[in-house]
Amino acid sequence: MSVSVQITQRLGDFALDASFESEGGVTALFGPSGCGKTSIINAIAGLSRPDAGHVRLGDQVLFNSATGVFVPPHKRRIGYVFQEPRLFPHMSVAQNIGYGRPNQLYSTRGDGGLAVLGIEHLLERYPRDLSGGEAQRVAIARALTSQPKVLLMDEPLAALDDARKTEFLPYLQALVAKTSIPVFYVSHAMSEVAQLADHLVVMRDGRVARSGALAQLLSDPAAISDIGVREAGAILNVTVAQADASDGLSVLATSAGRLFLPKVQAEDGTAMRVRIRASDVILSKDKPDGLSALNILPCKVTQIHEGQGPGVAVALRSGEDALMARITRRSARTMGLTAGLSCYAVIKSVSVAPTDMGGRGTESRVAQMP
Ligand SMILES: Nc1ncnc2c1ncn2[C@@H]1O[C@H](COP(=O)(O)OP(=O)(O)OP(=O)(O)O)[C@@H](O)[C@H]1O
Repeated sequence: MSVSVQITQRLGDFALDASFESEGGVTALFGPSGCGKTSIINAIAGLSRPDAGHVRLGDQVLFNSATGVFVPPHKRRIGYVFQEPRLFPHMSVAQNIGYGRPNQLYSTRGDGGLAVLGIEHLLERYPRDLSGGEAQRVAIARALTSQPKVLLMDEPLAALDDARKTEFLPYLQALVAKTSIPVFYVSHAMSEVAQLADHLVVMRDGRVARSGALAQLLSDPAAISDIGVREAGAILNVTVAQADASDGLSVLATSAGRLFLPKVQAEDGTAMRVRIRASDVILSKDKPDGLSALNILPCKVTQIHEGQGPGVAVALRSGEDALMARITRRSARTMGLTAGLSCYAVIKSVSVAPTDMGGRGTESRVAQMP
């Protein structure tokens, strides 16, 4: 279901002037604290009324200042998941999920919602006996029981520690793979966004700095300044060739060769995404020999983007995927890098964090092993 948002709104001293379209799926709103992500979510939910513009979900107009349409929040069929689970402490999980809608619990159970979220065994417990991750999964189930037309998630992992986040993400991935309703996912963590999103909206100072298909935007060197030099990096589609290579690594097949990366919790044959940060890629014109790095992928330079500082972003094609390297302007000059040049990308195994591996890969592609 396509989504179209175009809103201007003054909130105290803050001016929101945001416009983007998305084809549905998971749309991530990404940007630093205070850039206006929650304000957009609130406008979609109808919790605030923009000064001008429109919000459209498919052919349903939720807000249009020109025609005076403003559908009140309770008629929008929105599922909202906040940073904190906000469960009722005096009610069991089952009661929390079915709260106000006794029949809906069974529909969530019926379509596998509870199983996907891994909470079937928690139904009799009370919120005080749940971990932060479990409570948040219950909160998602509760949001789904109203059979919403859109799911809004405002930093749902923010209150969890890193270990719980890693544990939680596969549930979220399974859920978004299963649901056909559009999901808006607010985050300032690119690792989460890279695993979950189909479409990325990068916000800055109340405006949309970039909007586009996630993989395309993350491999666009011109977008680095908006995404942040530390966060920038392309997504490789990989297939797990050997999840447990017995030395603590997994062997992952890409269309250009094998990668040895920290062990993934997945079955052999699983398609997934791996985010390779641009600053973790070293380039070599010749195939390196006698190097400690295990991962060497043949590439072709597609574009070199010079920014303001001493670094340049080099866009690369690696088999069917895009990669990006951030190197110094000096190195690029010394190497004589130009578009079309063949080279090798070197990626240290330990530089890829477990949180950068996962998410829905492209299932149809057959990875070739060299
Ligand atoms: N009702 C309001 N009145 C005045 N200012 C507001 C109001 N709502 C939001 N703001 C301001 O608008 C700006 C954007 O807030 P918003 O919560 O949308 O940012 P955000 O990107 O979601 O931030 P965070 O990641 O910290 O949650 C902030 O400066 C905030 O103080």
